[in-house]
Amino acid sequence: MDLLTDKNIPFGPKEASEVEEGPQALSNILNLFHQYGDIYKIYSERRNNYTYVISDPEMVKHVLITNNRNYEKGVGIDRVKILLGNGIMVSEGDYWKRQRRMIQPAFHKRVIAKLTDDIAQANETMLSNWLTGNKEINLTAELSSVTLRIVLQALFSVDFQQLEKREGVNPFALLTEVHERNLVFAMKFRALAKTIQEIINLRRKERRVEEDFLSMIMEAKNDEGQGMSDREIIDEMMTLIVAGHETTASALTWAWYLLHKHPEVYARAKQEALQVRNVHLRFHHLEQLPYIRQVIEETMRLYPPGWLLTRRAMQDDVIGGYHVPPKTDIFISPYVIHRHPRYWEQPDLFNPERFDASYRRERHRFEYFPFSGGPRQCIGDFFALVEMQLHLALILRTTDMEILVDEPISMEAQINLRPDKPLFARLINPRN
Ligand code: HEM
Repeated sequence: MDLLTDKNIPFGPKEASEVEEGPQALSNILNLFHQYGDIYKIYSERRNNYTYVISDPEMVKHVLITNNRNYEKGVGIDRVKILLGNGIMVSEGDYWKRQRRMIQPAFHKRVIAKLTDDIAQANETMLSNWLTGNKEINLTAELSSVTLRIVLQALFSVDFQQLEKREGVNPFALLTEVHERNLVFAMKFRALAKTIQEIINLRRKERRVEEDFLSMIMEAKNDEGQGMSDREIIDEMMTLIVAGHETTASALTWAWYLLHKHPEVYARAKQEALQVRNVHLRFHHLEQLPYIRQVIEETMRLYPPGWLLTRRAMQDDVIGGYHVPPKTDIFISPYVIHRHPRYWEQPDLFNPERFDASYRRERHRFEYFPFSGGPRQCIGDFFALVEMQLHLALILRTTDMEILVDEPISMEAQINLRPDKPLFARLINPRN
């Protein structure tokens, strides 16, 4: 029986289709959008239920903000849970709210501003390795590794450095070395919980408080004056490690690819970076790099790492005049909306000017939302923007990079949207 037949329900294909997984996921979602428009319904055999795919900013606002209490995280979240336990990416309700409130202060602008030196240093170390030879650089791997180091430094500061010194390797490196995100990976990753527990134990024993995220979270108290349990702290740390580096690495990989494809943009971004050539880059210099910021924003318009947001209705609802029965899955694709022809002129064209203050028209909040929106908006958005802007400025002002790509590059739309093969690069002016 079709539970939806007596109500106003969206159109959609008669045959079942899977749009959240597999190599065809993104093209399926796009094709169906072109066929059915801003809202359509699909039936999933695997899940034995209906999904509404919405691509209208007002409908998105309804789900993510106006009636967000009716929507929990949806398809795919079980797999993320295996990896991240009950961290804020996956938790719900009052528990999520309590955890988010305790973690939020760690992401205050003041705290992020202080990370500038660490971010610059991680990039400079990477650069000096690149500069010591005319080697081919696996850019995808390098970006993954540098963003991982940055987040680990932000979380564990001195303990991360000591751990690496002691073990001779970065114990979290499997995150960048293993590409698949399957159960085997999840098991290995969860084993790192022990490492985090050891750091927590050591800090407690030494009564040591550092200026980093771990200490902020260990010290945080909820409204009743209670702190987090060790298990909770570990889950939140795991969450920040994963959420904090894969997305940023994907966005930067796409940025380099687009800069390579658009030499005029590359030249302008480089010129801007050269204006801060002789200074020790600090937080306040970012204001002087507006074009680089636009490059990043436009990159995430075309290639939003979080290309698919999933929610599940808990109670009946109405979206855009259509009835939403409980348990309906809702898919929202920033990728589709970021290229929606109603909102974007020449939507497939890479044009950072779109984000220039003088060019910018009034936008609906959900025409552009690479970091999602509403209460579940990315907690690390500002961190990521600062990190990416610094990275591009530091590299562009120091060297010229030639990207060696085997065209065509396609998109691999898994949890993250990333290029389907590694990007390689070579410096044009290495030191020797
Ligand atoms: C370019 C970089 C990034 C992008 C594109 C991105 C994107 C997103 C998106 C789209 C969501 C919402 C998912 C949803 O609504 O279902 C999200 C949530 C989240 N992000 Fe990010 N993110 C980035 C960087 C970061 C960084 C650097 C951190 C932390 C260091 C971080 C931590 C988180 C966390 C913890 C959540 C869950 C928040 C909650 O549900 O309360 N992200 N991110």
